[in-house]
Amino acid sequence: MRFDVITIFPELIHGYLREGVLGRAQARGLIQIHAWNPRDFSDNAYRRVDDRPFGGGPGMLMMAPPLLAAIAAAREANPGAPVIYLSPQGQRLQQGAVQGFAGADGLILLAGRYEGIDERVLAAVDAEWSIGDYVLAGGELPALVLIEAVARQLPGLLGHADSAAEDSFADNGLLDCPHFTRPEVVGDVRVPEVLLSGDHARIRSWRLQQSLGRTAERRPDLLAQRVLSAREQKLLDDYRRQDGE
Ligand SMILES: CN(C)c1cccc(CNc2ccc(C(N)=O)cn2)c1
Repeated sequence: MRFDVITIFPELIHGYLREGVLGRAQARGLIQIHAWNPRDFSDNAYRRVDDRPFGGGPGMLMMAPPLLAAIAAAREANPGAPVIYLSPQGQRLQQGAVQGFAGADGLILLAGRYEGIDERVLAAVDAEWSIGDYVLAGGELPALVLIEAVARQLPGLLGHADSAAEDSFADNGLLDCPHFTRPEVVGDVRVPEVLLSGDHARIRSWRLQQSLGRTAERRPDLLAQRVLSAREQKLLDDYRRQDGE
């Protein structure tokens, strides 16, 4: 899957995606990352990409011509890819949309800086998305969040998760269960005995019960969106009874 990012700070994008599982995914050709710098498309000697807002107001805006030229170049290199503008005014990014994006051949992400961009650029944008209700100095971190969330969904990227897909509750609307690794005792806290039992059916039930209980306690809104099977309801009732004791 090819990701093109339009940004005046290409190194912010390449630097982050060079590390870890995403760096390896690039090396394996599972994802391709290309950054386009609007400064390279600026028609003046100072490679200017920002200017003062008409009508006054604080700060600077990104000018339309360099952005439109960069978007056109990205579209040519990544044909068919939707152009997504990351902004606080966008629709809220959730896992459902992430999974939708994972089905695309590519994505073109527009990372704004300053106080935003000239409105006329939006004629060349397919969708506007926000990673949350807060304002950052630029759209590069939101673009990286989107790339990482989508890339994790690509088959073969997280080798282990493919096999354990049915266990990864994070992708099916529940919060994750607690996790433990060596040493078996930390301070005076031991690993729950069930996890040392080797009884994989019992371990799977315990993990599902923990996810259900945690989701009920911390994110009842998530639980409300999910129909529970009779088995899941019983696990949750037992969890609540244990807590009640
Ligand atoms: C109106 N304004 C300040 C602005 C407008 C557009 C882009 C930017 C760049 N900063 C961003 C981008 C996205 C997000 C997000 N929540 O996804 C947060 N900050 C700022």
